[in-house]
Amino acid sequence: MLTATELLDALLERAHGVTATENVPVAQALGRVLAAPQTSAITVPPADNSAMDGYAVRVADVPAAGVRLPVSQRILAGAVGEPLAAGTAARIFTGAPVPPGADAVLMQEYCAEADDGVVIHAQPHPGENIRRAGEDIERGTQVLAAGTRLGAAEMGLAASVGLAELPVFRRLKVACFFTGDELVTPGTPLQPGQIYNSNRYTLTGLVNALGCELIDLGIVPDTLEATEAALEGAASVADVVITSGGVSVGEADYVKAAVEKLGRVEMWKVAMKPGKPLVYGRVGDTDFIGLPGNPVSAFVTFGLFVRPFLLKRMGAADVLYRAFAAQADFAWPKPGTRREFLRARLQPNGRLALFPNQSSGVLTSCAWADGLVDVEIGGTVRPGDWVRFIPFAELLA
Ligand SMILES: Nc1nc2c(c(=O)[nH]1)N[C@H]1C(S)=C(S)[C@@H](COP(=O)(O)OP(=O)(O)OC[C@H]3O[C@@H](n4cnc5c(N)ncnc54)[C@H](O)[C@@H]3O)O[C@H]1N2
Ligand code: MOO
Ligand SMILES: [Mg+2]
Repeated sequence: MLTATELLDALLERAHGVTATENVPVAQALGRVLAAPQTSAITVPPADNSAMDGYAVRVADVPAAGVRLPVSQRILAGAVGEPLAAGTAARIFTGAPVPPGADAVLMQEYCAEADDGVVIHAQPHPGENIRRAGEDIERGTQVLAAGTRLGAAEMGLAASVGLAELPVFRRLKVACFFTGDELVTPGTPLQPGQIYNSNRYTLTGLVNALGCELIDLGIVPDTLEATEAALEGAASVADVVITSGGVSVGEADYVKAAVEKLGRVEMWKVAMKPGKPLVYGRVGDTDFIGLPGNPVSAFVTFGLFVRPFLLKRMGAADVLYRAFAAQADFAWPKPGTRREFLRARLQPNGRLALFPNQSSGVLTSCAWADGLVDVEIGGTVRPGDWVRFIPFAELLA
């Protein structure tokens, strides 16, 4: 059996990023991966500007509080002022360019209007309330690296330097199907022996959240023929095929056999709980990842392995999740023979509580939890211990 670390390393070694690119308008770039570095052709902000509504002055003209200065001009955002005449103040507003000659802006709260002028009730410091040209971005600097996943902040940043379009990698095509004779789609009442196909919703939700192009092939019955046919169809249209169920040792577990018939299985089984029977293989040029059917196992292994794998295939540079140290408010006394990923929630006291039922079948634990506590093989936890905590925010998008 592979360790979880060995499996992740082996998956990332096999994940080759897509190379085809396209240009998209910045407003449509959410979730895409940038294909080339972006450099700013401008300085941001383009000019020294006021951080406050108030009065621009020359510091030398206000040697002490209480000085009265005539107001020589009024500058709104969007306008350009004249050089500031010595011995005068300029009325100025937030975002308006600071006029040449002025070296401080006083908030209007520290000033009082007085016939044709202003009385300054505080002594200004050089540079006060002036946002310098280029303090955010200097012309010619790189603002976004190739491989960046474009979120709201990155889209705003691209727009702030005037970019209208961005080169991005083509979307990765991910086909999913869900094996199990017992599965039915919500909307149909359950017959004896049946359960709802919840993995479809967790896994397609996760694939969509990563910005992949989803091909949802639905439920596949537990026969070798049906599994093979579904796999062949999926592999012919997708870059990556992801399935749930049928990867363990049961008599109705046909997924590995189907992969062996159409391609090859390269890895099977990882020493972790949940998620032991995960399988990786290839069918032609298509990657195949078979996740265990247990709903928690499918959810957790997607976050820990499939997400980094897909991100790397999407061309993303930063694909690994981060773990943080957090203090346990629980005991986990029994050493395990597999590395365990426990569903836990951060409490108002800053410590982690465990969901009481850690069964691989209890999906409620995932909805309740904020993340996973990573307990090494043979490890135990006492209340107050510092543990490795992987927030779901690091795993699920
Ligand atoms: N003798 C052994 N039995 C099992 C072992 C083992 O090592 N030896 N491993 C166990 C572990 S660990 C896991 S995890 C499961 C994985 O099983 P499979 O991947 O083969 O999945 P299935 O048998 O098809 O289903 C398992 C479980 O999950 C339910 N399921 C399946 N698909 C869905 C779905 N789309 N939505 C909701 N629930 C689903 C299914 O009904 C089963 O209850 O094997 C253990 N067995
Ligand atoms: O590896 Mo399984 O997910 O423990 O039930
Ligand atoms: Mg099974």
